[in-house]
Amino acid sequence: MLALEDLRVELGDFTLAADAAFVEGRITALMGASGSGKSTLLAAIAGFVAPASGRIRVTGADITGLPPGERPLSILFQDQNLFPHLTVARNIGLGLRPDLRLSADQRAARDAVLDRVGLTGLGDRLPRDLSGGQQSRAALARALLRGRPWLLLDEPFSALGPALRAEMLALLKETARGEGLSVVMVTHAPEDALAIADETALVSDGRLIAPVPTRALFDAPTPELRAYLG
Ligand SMILES: Nc1ncnc2c1ncn2[C@@H]1O[C@H](COP(=O)(O)OP(=O)(O)OP(=O)(O)O)[C@@H](O)[C@H]1O
Repeated sequence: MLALEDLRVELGDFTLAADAAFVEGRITALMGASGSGKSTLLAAIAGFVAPASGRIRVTGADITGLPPGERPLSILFQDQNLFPHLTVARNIGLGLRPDLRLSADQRAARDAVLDRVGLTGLGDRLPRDLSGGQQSRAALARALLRGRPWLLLDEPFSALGPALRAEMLALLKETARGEGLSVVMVTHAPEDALAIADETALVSDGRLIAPVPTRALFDAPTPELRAYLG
């Protein structure tokens, strides 16, 4: 369980309240209008924004004061954060060791993760020599190699065309299931939530509404979902 207990996050004039939990082993979509606070919530969970009050717990452990690197999670952003001057293999290796001094076992783990995301043999390329979809795979690989149990994604594939996006969502789902990852994914697209998310949570009117099963939510939209869908 990733539990947000009476959490309040304040950024300038903006305030977000969250008192809800994400369940382990599930894929949860996080939806809401532009500016509703989805990215702010992920940033608070990841430790980039300190909450004004409240606690964040993962499997009971209070992580509210932990630095980002010590939290049991990885976060993936839309712009993929690949370093342009480093090869794909090195970019991915950064997930294990910032100084890139990988042991033989770590190099083997890195190569295995490259295989798993379909980038076999492309480790020596620079990010600019990969397609957009391959860059997304490389960024996902780096997050996976860190081996953290929670994966937060902030509109990770929104720059991709529909076919590639569907492919990446399928890869994400397969990987999350295969490795027992717990996923929270910000998306604007109802079809993305319906394609892979067990549950969907909405951010509306300055608060997080607890996740509910995605299919049931879209079959009988709540007023907040209706307002979002327009
Ligand atoms: N550094 C900041 N200082 C002050 N206000 C901020 C800051 N960053 C974001 N905000 C405000 O916080 C609110 C929530 O922003 P946030 O980026 O979390 O929304 P979002 O739901 O992720 O939006 P989008 O879907 O457009 O990405 C917005 O009103 C935004 O203007």
